[in-house]
Amino acid sequence: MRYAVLVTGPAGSGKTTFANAFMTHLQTLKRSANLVNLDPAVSDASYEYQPAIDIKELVSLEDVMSELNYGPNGGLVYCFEYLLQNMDWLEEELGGYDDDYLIVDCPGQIELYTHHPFLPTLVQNLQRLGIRTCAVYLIESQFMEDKYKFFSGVLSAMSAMVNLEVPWINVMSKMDLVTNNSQDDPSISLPRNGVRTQKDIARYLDPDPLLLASHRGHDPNPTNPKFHALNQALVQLIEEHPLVSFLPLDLTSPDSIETVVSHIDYTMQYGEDEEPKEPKDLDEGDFSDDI
Ligand SMILES: Nc1nc2c(ncn2[C@@H]2O[C@H](COP(=O)(O)OP(=O)(O)OP(=O)(O)O)[C@@H](O)[C@H]2O)c(=O)[nH]1
Repeated sequence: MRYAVLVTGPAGSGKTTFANAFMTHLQTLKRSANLVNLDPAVSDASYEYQPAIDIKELVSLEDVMSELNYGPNGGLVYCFEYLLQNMDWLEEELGGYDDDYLIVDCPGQIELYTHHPFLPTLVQNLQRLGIRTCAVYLIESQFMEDKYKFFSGVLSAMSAMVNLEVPWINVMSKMDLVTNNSQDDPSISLPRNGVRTQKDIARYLDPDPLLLASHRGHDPNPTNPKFHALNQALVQLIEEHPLVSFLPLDLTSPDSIETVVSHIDYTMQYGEDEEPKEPKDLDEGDFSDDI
């Protein structure tokens, strides 16, 4: 069985950094893993590990922009269309990696996850090749500093989940930036928006729609009743469809990485199809009937 983890999320959410840390963690456990780069714009210097498969060997954003005069977003869409037209290239590249965990670093353009058919088509192709696939969706802890930004992140995660239809894990990345200045709990706090205690953070990790149900007087645009009504509608949507919750990821803590990797393994049912290994150094005489 082969496994692919799509590392997805908005620009700058820490996908490449997480992919590197994930590789390191699996290698420490002596597990087999390979990095796949599907971001045609990423700089080679971003990776601590040489990608085993790299979309830039097929098509690079730099070439598309210079040769076809595309801008960065149009160029990225072109690169993905080109990839889908050349799935045989990816299939051939993937053929060389049996029994491996493939960590697939995806681009940060949010439209790729919410609007375009590219990732669903890619997933269908991976599944056709017998590769069990899941997605990890990162948003960064700074989103907790602004509840409106945070809920826009929740909605984009929800939209991407519905669009991709694969087993899914949402991760709140960069939890090391949740700084320590709390009166209530000296271990954890976010300074800028009143998120101070583990309990406050829990309301973001398991999104509490009541964070958004502000009183009219506290809305940034109190004169516009439509804004208030929109918030109420979002509260209702999230209450009725509680699809999104986040695992915290602090890359400075091995336990935190271990927890996220354990969830990925569980979601992928990693290793469940493995045949039990034959014991190597045992003679027949080591097993006796009278035990
Ligand atoms: N403090 C902290 N910074 C991080 C962490 N992860 C990533 N960063 C920083 O955040 C920035 C973006 O990280 P990337 O890993 O390149 O993010 P990305 O999602 O791959 O970015 P795009 O490919 O541009 O979408 C870099 O400056 C990283 O050093 C983290 O866990 N903690």
